[in-house]
Amino acid sequence: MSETDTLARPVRLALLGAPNCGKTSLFNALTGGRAKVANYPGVTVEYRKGEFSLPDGQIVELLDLPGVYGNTGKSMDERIAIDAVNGRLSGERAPDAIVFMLDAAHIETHLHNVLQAKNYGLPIILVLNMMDMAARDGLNIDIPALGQELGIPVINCVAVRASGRAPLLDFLTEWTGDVEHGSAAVPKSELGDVRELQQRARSATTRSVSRVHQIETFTHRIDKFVLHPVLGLFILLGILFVMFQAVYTWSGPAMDMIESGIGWLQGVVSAVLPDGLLQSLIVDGMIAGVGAVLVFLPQIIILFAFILLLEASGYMARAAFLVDSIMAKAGLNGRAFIPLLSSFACAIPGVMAARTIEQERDRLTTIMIAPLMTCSARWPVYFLIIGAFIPEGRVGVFSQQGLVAFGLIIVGIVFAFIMAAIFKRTLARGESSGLLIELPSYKSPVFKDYLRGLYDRGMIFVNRAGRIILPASVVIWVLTTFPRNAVSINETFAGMIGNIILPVLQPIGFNLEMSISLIPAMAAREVAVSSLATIYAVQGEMVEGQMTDIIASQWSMATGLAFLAWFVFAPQCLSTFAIIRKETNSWKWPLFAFSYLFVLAYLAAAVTYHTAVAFGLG
Ligand SMILES: Nc1nc2c(ncn2[C@@H]2O[C@H](COP(=O)(O)OP(=O)(O)OP(=O)(O)O)[C@@H](O)[C@H]2O)c(=O)[nH]1
Ligand SMILES: [Mg+2]
Repeated sequence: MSETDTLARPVRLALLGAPNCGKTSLFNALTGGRAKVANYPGVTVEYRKGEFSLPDGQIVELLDLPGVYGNTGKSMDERIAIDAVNGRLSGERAPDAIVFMLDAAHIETHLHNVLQAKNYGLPIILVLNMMDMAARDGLNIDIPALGQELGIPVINCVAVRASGRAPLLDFLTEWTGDVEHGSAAVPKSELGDVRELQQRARSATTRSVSRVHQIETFTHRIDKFVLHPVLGLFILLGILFVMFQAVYTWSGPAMDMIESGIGWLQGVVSAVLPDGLLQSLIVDGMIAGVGAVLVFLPQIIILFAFILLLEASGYMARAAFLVDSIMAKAGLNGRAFIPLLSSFACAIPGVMAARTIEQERDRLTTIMIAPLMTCSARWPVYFLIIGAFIPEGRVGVFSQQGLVAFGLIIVGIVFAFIMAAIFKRTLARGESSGLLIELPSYKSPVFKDYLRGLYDRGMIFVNRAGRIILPASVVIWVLTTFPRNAVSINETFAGMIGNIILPVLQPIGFNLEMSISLIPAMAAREVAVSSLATIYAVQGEMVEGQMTDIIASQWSMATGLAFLAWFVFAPQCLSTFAIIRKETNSWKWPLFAFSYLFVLAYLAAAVTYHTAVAFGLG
């Protein structure tokens, strides 16, 4: 590389620090990134690059890294961070300097890690983030004194506020120039083992940190209730319960609006275009298919409004703590909680989040059961079938439909635990470690981040409608419309394909339409819903977006319930298997996951169907 290249490239800084100290918040704020931020450890499991300019116009490249607890890299995500700092990531050059971040409110816990990080042999500064929280808890930190103790510059910061980031930006303006010209100091490395460094860190804090007033912190006061072994579990169940009730009781008006919007659009297109293939393609194929899924957007938004609130407040880490002993009984590693929780949005980030689990066999077990968590793509299926077969009434004050949805989630979780227990005793034997989770302080969500998170979740749902559901609906429309002389669905191409797998699915109560819909659902689970909508629309059964009515009139209750049972396990969605293949670096695990999920789905649907028939619901 020539000297001019070296000069032309921007200074590269690596954001290193313990999990949950606010690295990604700073990264997003500076670079305009939209990476996920949440108030529990282990959110970031990949490295990410971004650029920003300093007040004087200098360009700086910033690396956001997964959190680390030390410098040894015990888990996959920590290794990524350490490799990044050492310049061992393929295709990436090493950073020029380290910005080490610490949560000021918990300064005692991780201070020795800064000392360790000096040994990377790069210029380094310490950013004390969450100074607002430290102030709330009555901590007084003498920053110049701390800098003296550590032998590196220390800067205070509140990553989530522009005014809180200003001191850091001012400092960087000076410092990165020095880094660029090689005149920034590389601190003297620290000798000694972890214990010695901890000792040194302790004496550094004694000299520079004091508590102004020894109050019982806000967090401690709340945790007395929330972490109580019995009361805590009731609070957790209560919260989940309210969440599902809200999903059902608040979504009605918005859904009605979307539904009438879709009906109106179909009406307009039918009026403008002459009867014929083009009109049918647009009205029965595209609008019916996409609309059937989009109508559930309000429910998805309400669901995530709760989940994101719980994540941002710091409650989720408490939930992990509460269920830890139950998870341990199933042989699950305590660290599995967060990956499994992430799988409620989608199994893909969930499978990736399992990187935080150190023991390989525990990571594999977690990956194998992640698809049993109710990902948001299943919701449209649940909403549709529940809407069709479960009356809207109430049991006491609770919405009946909300109860059933809650029940389905619980069945998924229970089976995940059962499967984990089985895997633990067969495939992935060995001891699991319990949960060592640092409980974050409670925080009120950063409003902007919260709204953006909610918007992003909504957009993911809507984008899938455009990217996956629309093309799938067109394909299904073609297959159900041709050949033109077909007099029933049986004679269409879709019917012919569906009839190949129908013999396998008929014994569990599935009909031809359902069999057809399961094939494109491999692309995404909610495509089952859009495909059913298109199939019924082409057959002329649909009247303006009333899918639930069609399903209720065409299927028996037993069939509907069997379909629900199938989707609790749903060996669907190729992307899930693709990510399992990537994260385990083998074909064995995705094939295994597919097979066991298929067997479970089949058995669950069979048992449900035949039980329902026995009760006269066939
Ligand atoms: N009050 C306050 N909250 C902050 C500050 N910085 C970050 N947060 C919050 O702290 C939580 C953790 O922030 P993240 O940016 O996800 O932390 P991270 O270091 O990237 O965490 P990992 O990816 O798990 O390593 C989020 O809820 C943020 O909103 C701050 O300066 N003050
Ligand atoms: Mg992060």
